[in-house]
Amino acid sequence: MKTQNMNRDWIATARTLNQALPNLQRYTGAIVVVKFGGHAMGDDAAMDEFARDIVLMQMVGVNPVIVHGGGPMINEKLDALGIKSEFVNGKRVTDAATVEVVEMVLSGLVGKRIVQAINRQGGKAVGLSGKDANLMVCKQTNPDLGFVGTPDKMDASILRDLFEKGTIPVIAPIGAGHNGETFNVNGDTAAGAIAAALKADRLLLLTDVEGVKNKSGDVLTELTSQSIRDMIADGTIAGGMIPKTETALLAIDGGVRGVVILDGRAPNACLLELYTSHGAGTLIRG
Ligand SMILES: Nc1ncnc2c1ncn2[C@@H]1O[C@H](COP(=O)(O)OP(=O)(O)O)[C@@H](O)[C@H]1O
Ligand SMILES: CC(=O)N[C@@H](CCC(=O)OP(=O)(O)O)C(=O)O
Repeated sequence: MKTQNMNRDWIATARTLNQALPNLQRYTGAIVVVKFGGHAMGDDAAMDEFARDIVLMQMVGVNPVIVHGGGPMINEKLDALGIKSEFVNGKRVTDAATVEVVEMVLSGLVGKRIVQAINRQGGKAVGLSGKDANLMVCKQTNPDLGFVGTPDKMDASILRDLFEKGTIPVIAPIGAGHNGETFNVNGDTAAGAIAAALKADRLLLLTDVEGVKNKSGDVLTELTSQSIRDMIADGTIAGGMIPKTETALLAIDGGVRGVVILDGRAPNACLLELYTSHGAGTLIRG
């Protein structure tokens, strides 16, 4: 049964690659930041498939950067420890006990799982967080949220060093505070700030829907900044899609060339987006 599934995966990948072949040089030398959210992660097989796509991207000349989430995994660990947590406007209210668990789960469990998956597929990944090499220094977002941080000062030089060595950075959304604090940063926010610091060619926000939908439920292939503002104002974009699209707007303002919101659970989502003429998900440009 397992072998059959694996064969099916490879057939799907081969089909994708066949469609992608004419465009494989499209992103040579480009920086592509991929936000891999907790809901997009799936089981070990899905993780391996994601890792294979990232390694393939690198083989055709892309500098990939992974920024991961892990909200569901944090919830599981907090539950096991009997620590209650709640969200306000998509951000977890984070006290001192919670931030310790968030850092352990993201930097330890989730980050290393992704690193190991990429390395098993033949890549060379390293795990780091916003604390490493002053990558993402944060200020407190709002005292009511506790140790939740907003990126304040970015230094992406460590990432450029890693690109030169062919190493794939896998970044946990944990920030250092100016006064030695540890901050919990929303994964989308961190990915947007890192993509802007790198002036990335693409930011891919992997989630659990095919893209941004209009009022009738159709996925929109392309959106402008203005139409996003209108759709937030009239309620078409709601819930978790608000911080995601707001991140996209900030990233574009910060110099990212394009942001795509797409379904990370779909087979070969990143490859299809980058290398086929139809792409995947919703593309947002300035
Ligand atoms: N206009 C919209 N188009 C698509 N999804 C939307 C829209 N408005 C709200 N959503 C919701 O946003 C969710 C994605 O946000 P979220 O659950 O926070 O994602 P993630 O956990 O991947 O970061 C979708 O599953 C969907 O329920
Ligand atoms: C401040 C804040 O809310 N931080 C998030 C960080 C993880 C995250 O963003 O994970 P997903 O991308 O899987 O949702 C949290 O504590 O859940």
